[in-house]
Amino acid sequence: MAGNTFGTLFSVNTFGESHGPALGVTIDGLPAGIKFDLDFIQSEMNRRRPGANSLGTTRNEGDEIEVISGVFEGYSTGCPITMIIKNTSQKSQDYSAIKDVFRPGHADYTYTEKFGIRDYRGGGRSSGRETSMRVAAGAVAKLLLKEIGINIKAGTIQIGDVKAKKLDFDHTFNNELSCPDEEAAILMRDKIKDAKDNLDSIGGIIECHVSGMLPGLGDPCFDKLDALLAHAILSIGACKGFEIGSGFESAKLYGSQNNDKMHVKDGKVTFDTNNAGGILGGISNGNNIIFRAAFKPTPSIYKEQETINKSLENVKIQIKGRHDPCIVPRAVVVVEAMTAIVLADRYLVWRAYESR
Ligand SMILES: Cc1cc2nc3c(=O)[nH]c(=O)nc-3n(C[C@H](O)[C@H](O)[C@H](O)COP(=O)(O)O)c2cc1C
Ligand SMILES: C=C(O[C@@H]1CC(C(=O)O)=C[C@@H](OP(=O)(O)O)[C@H]1O)C(=O)O
Repeated sequence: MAGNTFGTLFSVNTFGESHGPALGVTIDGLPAGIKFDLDFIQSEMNRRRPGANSLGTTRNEGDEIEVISGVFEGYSTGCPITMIIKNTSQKSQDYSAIKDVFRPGHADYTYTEKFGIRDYRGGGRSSGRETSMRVAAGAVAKLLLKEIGINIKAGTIQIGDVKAKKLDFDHTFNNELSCPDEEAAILMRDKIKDAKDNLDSIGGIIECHVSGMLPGLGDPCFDKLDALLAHAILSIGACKGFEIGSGFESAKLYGSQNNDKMHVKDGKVTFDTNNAGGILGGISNGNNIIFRAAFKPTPSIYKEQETINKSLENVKIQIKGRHDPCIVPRAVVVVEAMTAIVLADRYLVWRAYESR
């Protein structure tokens, strides 16, 4: 049970390490005949790739997608699709400090406890670099969802204590944080730079909006759509919180305030508000899906820290390596990708077994 596969009818299996020769993904279940827009997939990879701007890690990778299988003359064949990217900017020698010493907040200790062996060249499989292939798979899922009019857009709404005030997701976000509020984005950028200058890191919150939803996706019991989304989003490294619709705020409300009043207008069902976040009883209600994901501050910081080593001695650690002072800007597209994978999967399940 190594937990590298996700999804049922649209299943995604990733492989590869941060400092190995390559990372890859195999997708099974994409129907034949979907136009395989490689430029779009590459543009999604570029939104996450390390080294793209000064807010992220200085590791600089091209993350150029190579398609190995499942595509012929520009269309999916219905057979497994395999894609890879080659690692080109490894500096594994920078990681001697973490060979036998566990970084606080990272997965070094738990991987060693579980497997007894750990690829200490960077984070190995626990590196955020693993999410590159989720983005590739998510881009393919988006190609399928585009055909049925489902659109997914995420943005940064909080860094540290700086919050976006304007939450209109209908316009283009012209900043590297994908923040809907351009003025707040300037303050957020400063917050990340301050953390970096102080040899520290900072966390934040991403909000995701899904429009064009059809009602009926998701199961009424264990595989509730909101539960599957929570699973997918919390499986992203450093994601520590998930809330849908009014989420934790709903605990402060009365039912009369939290219920989304329903009406029929021109023969169509409408909701006055969207406190449900587009899902009722585990099933999409046709309204936009809206959720938020909280990311902790990057664990690898350059300040000296107290920790332990493999011999169970108390030691100090001084991390070198190349790290993101904040994970959020690069995780925005990862959140979209995991959302797309869940929705593509549930759409195929609905189409195969459930549609009336
Ligand atoms: C896109 C992305 C980039 C990340 N960059 C870093 C990084 O540069 N340094 C680091 O220590 N952790 C980084 N992380 C977080 C670690 O991968 C994560 O904290 C680690 O795997 C431990 O898992 P946990 O925080 O979920 O418990 C990144 C995560 C993501 C999703
Ligand atoms: C390389 C990427 O980000 C990395 C995420 C990461 C981590 O520990 O999560 C640590 C750093 O890399 P390394 O594995 O070399 O230590 C980051 O640069 C990437 O996301 O593509």
